[in-house]
Amino acid sequence: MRKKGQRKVGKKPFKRMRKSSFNKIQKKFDVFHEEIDHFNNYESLTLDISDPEIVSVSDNESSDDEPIYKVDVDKTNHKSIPEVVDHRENKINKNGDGIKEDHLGLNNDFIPFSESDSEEYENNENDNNELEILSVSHKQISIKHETYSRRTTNEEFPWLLNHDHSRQRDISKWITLEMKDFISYISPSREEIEIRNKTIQKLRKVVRRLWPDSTLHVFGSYATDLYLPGSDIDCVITSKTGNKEHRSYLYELARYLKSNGIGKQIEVIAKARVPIIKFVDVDSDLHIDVSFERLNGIEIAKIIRTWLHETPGLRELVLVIKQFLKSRRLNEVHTGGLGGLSIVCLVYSFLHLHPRLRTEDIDARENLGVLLMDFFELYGKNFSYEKVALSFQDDIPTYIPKSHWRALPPSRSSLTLAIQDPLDVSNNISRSSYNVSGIKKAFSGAFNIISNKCYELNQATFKDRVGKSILGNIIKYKGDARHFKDERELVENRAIVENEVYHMKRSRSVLDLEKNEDMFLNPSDDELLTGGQDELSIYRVSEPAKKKQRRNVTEIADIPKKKKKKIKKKPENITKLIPKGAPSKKIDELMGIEDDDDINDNDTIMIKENDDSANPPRESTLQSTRVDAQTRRDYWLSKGQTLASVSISKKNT
Ligand SMILES: Nc1ncnc2c1ncn2[C@@H]1O[C@H](COP(=O)(O)OP(=O)(O)OP(=O)(O)O)[C@@H](O)[C@H]1O
Ligand SMILES: [Mg+2]
Repeated sequence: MRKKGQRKVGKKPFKRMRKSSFNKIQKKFDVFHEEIDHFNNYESLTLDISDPEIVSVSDNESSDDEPIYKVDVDKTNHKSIPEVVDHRENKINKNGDGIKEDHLGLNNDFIPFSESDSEEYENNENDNNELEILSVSHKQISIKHETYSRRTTNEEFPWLLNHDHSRQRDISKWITLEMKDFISYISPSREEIEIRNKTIQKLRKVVRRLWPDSTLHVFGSYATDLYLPGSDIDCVITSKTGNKEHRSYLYELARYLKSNGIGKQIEVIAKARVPIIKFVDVDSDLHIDVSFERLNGIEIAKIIRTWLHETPGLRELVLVIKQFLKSRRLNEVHTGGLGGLSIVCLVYSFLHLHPRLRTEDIDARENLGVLLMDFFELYGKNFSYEKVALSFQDDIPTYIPKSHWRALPPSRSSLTLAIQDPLDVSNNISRSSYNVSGIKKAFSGAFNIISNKCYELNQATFKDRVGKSILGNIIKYKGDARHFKDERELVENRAIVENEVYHMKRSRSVLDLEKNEDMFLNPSDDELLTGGQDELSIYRVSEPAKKKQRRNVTEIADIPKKKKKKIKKKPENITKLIPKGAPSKKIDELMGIEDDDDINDNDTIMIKENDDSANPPRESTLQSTRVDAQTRRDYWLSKGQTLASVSISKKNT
């Protein structure tokens, strides 16, 4: 029940802002970018059809990974990049002539869509070719997109099938609805979940047969429910002896998978920082990654599920952004793209720090379109990759100056992404994503495209709107037709269930350990995975909570009291920032947009001064940096308010 004075969440997506304040804060974007060169399309709604950005991949830092040793690679399913390029050129020759240009529909962000015919990952062996594809000439891209825009069927954006939102007057709602259609389209059916479940059960048996002291755990996107239809399954094998990471065992497993007809396209990557085996499961055609003797993936899966539970909109945004990057082949870490974990961290941090969400001024699920645009604008135009890092220390997402992250290794390029591993402050999880330049340009281009498309559709007659897609201008989906069946409620995701049971049993073991120090905790023990049915059935996948809730860990696992206390602890400053049931006028106060701009430094602390990752400061020593906190605040507010004025001015036209 809504309290008196409390804002009705989700009903009023935008809010007007005083012009004097708006002009003032427009000048303060220092935290996020150095050069004030970003032109906000929302501001004047002029049609920007000549984005001067052309992709040039400048920071070709090599990946951490060392050479790949192949056991057996079935080439038949692999498409090399040159083939892709040729394919594109053929299309240009066939379709390039005499087509009237429609710049708005051309996906003219200069990061082309990948031309792969299926949603399956292509095993790109030549990074240089990947770069070649990104730097394809402007002319080629324009012509290619003419080809793209001429397709009138829903073949590349099939989530439109029977979902026409052209009658929607509010364009931001239109994008939101389209995003929901997309999510529903790509979410797994009962059959798909069952296939994944069977695959992991089979693989666990296989590993047990080969090494009786070992077991297989699942982590990554299957264990977090953030997988796309073509996503791999990430597994880790742990053993009582703890020695399975040795290269002789990697080859032994690879040979076993091959000789027993379990895997094809098997690659052993033995010399990498994290040695792995990659293969395709023969029965399901699913891509499998196997690592060894490392528990951090199992830990982070649990943390991400907690984030999902408490952050409405996180799953939707992550999946759309994953598909967006995948459409451009910018999602593969070995070619400098952004991996799944980095995407989750970026989006979680973005949602957690978004002022209008923090103050419960808008409902994330009802404003997915606006949030997607905010995300693209922040990480495509305004974010200072050179100076700012993302931190999740003490379970709280913050921005910290890169210079304060002592353990961050120096980088050859300043344009790098620095995301602290939520489990290990010394680990930059995005260190291998060397193509930040390409990623940033793709985000920036997407922002331009969508905002222009919104403007165009807002002006268009009903006739011209019918059958149009907004999202289809920035993502595409190729692959077998799907049926809009999100059946996650109907069947258990075993990876999630097993991960919950693992954590629950481990917590109990830790409790027992506290009582009896002689007890031995072996995380590889199958006992941790194979709880009784009663226990398993508790952990069905549930929709994330509608209202923001901080960790409600007791529902999920019996965590020791000490740990519970630590997780629930919230610094005073953060509590101040999120008053319960904050009335909407609080936004002005909290975000410092009063005309007299009288801001109390202690209201918000987002950027930690003297932050030292290796030696985290005590809470009492945390200070807000006046300029940084304020400019950040101003930035976000200007975003919301600019959108508001657009919405209002659109309504008036
Ligand atoms: N740089 C890293 N540092 C620490 N852990 C990592 C890193 N990269 C990947 N991982 C671990 O590996 C897991 C799987 O990574 P992956 O790139 O397959 O992403 P994903 O979340 O499974 O997304 P996708 O659906 O694209 O496969 C992550 O969830 C994380 O636990
Ligand atoms: Mg994965």
